Amino acid sequence: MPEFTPVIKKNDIQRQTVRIAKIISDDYQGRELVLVGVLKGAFIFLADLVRQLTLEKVKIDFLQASSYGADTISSGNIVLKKDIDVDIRGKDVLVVEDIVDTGLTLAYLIRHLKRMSPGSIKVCAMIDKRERRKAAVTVDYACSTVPEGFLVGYGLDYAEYYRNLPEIYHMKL
Ligand SMILES: O=P(O)(O)OC[C@H]1O[C@H](OP(=O)(O)OP(=O)(O)O)[C@H](O)[C@@H]1O
Ligand code: HPA
Ligand SMILES: [Mg+2]
Repeated sequence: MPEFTPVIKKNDIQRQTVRIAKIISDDYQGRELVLVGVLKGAFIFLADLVRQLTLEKVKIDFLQASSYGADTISSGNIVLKKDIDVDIRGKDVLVVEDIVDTGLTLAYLIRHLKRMSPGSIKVCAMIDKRERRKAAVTVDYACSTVPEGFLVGYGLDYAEYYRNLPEIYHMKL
């Protein structure tokens, strides 16, 4: 059985989400923002984040990218399984991730979205984990920085399990 050690508790997730939502709301006040959630992992974080934003005009769309499968190490092969439908040409876009780890997924997605000529593109992540970073990516809004370890819960999976855990745990196989 894997071992689970709590890393970010429910209260801290909530506090950090409220904090980052305030900053985003200030930065985009009076503007229209398109949130692009990265499925599957970001579904819980995006749902919590979007309800804390105090912006009048927000659109939400999703794309799906996958590279981990049933492993704790990135395959390095990013597969785009679903693209966005909303037209982002000239729009302010905020990519919402559960975690940025090697950065390979984000680098791929930024390249992909830039081809659609957005007005601006920034990134918000629940967790910025730099230990295994391979691609130079900027996380403009990070709720938490975690130094190391494979994490599960609050949308993060191992082999599709544990996304439903309400807190974030370090998992040791
Ligand atoms: O920075 P990276 O090393 O690229 O890792 C980050 C990405 O990996 C996870 O997705 P995954 O491929 O596991 O798909 P999932 O969201 O469906 O679990 C996570 O949700 C991020 O999108
Ligand atoms: O630490 C992690 N946990 C779950 N999924 C992930 N995808 C990249 N890093 C992680
Ligand atoms: Mg995964």
